[in-house]
Amino acid sequence: MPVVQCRGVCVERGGVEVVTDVDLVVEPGDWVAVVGPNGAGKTSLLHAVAGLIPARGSLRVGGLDPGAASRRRVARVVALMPQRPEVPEGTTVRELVALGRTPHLRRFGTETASDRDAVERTLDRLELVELADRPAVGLSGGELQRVVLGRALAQQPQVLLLDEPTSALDIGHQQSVLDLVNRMRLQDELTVVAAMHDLTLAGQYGQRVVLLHQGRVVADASPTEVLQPHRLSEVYGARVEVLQRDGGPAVLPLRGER
Ligand SMILES: Nc1ncnc2c1ncn2[C@@H]1O[C@H](COP(=O)(O)OP(=O)(O)OP(=O)(O)O)[C@@H](O)[C@H]1O
Repeated sequence: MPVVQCRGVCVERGGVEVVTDVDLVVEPGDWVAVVGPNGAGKTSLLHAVAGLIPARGSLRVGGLDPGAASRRRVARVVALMPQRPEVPEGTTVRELVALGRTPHLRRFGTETASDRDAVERTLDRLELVELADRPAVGLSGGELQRVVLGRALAQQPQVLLLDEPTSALDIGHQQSVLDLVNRMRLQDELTVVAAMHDLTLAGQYGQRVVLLHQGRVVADASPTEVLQPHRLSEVYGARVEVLQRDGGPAVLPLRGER
């Protein structure tokens, strides 16, 4: 039974259709990388799947219609790591990660030992223990990105939606964060749908790559099938070479005129 099912999904933003007729089926424990040029509709699609913006067509996540079910029910199933996080003034790193527990809290918002455990474990897994008492507003871009991922992981969702999860991370943290998510996928059958600009990382971590162009899915297949130089040139207007490596294809940008 697929955990994410989109059939004919359309999304409008500012009166303009920016996602058109998207079909997307994701099985539990899969990692699907969503790629596409700026403005292709990746964020809009993820936000619709998370139930944060309205969509037409049929959408099911963990059996729920994210546009119709209560926020709390949806948030127990699906967590979104946003591209541009909002950080409440005065919130510490630990408090921000603990916000991920909100949909699980009992009535009257009381934290249990297992909520506190989940937060401490997440801080540890993301190497955030030393930053835990710092105000989140003062963090570097990459530190904040890890904290925001921590908030989504502390939510213990079935489906994790990542919107450019590594854009602010150095190469070491890119790998450690994506490896961590991948371990959680394998251990806990976490399902991952990640919008990614880095096509090499998309191809190495995604079992499937979905290419969006002008709001439509123009390819949905294995990384090797989707990440082909002619296709990337057509859709992105990019000159690239694609190297086949054990971990997946590596997409190498080529400089033009000298
Ligand atoms: N709130 C909004 N009001 C009006 N237009 C919007 C709004 N949000 C997004 N759009 C437009 O919708 C289109 C798709 O945007 P979206 O952010 O989904 O693309 P994206 O593929 O995630 O892009 P990027 O790679 O640049 O992050 C863009 O043309 C964008 O300008």
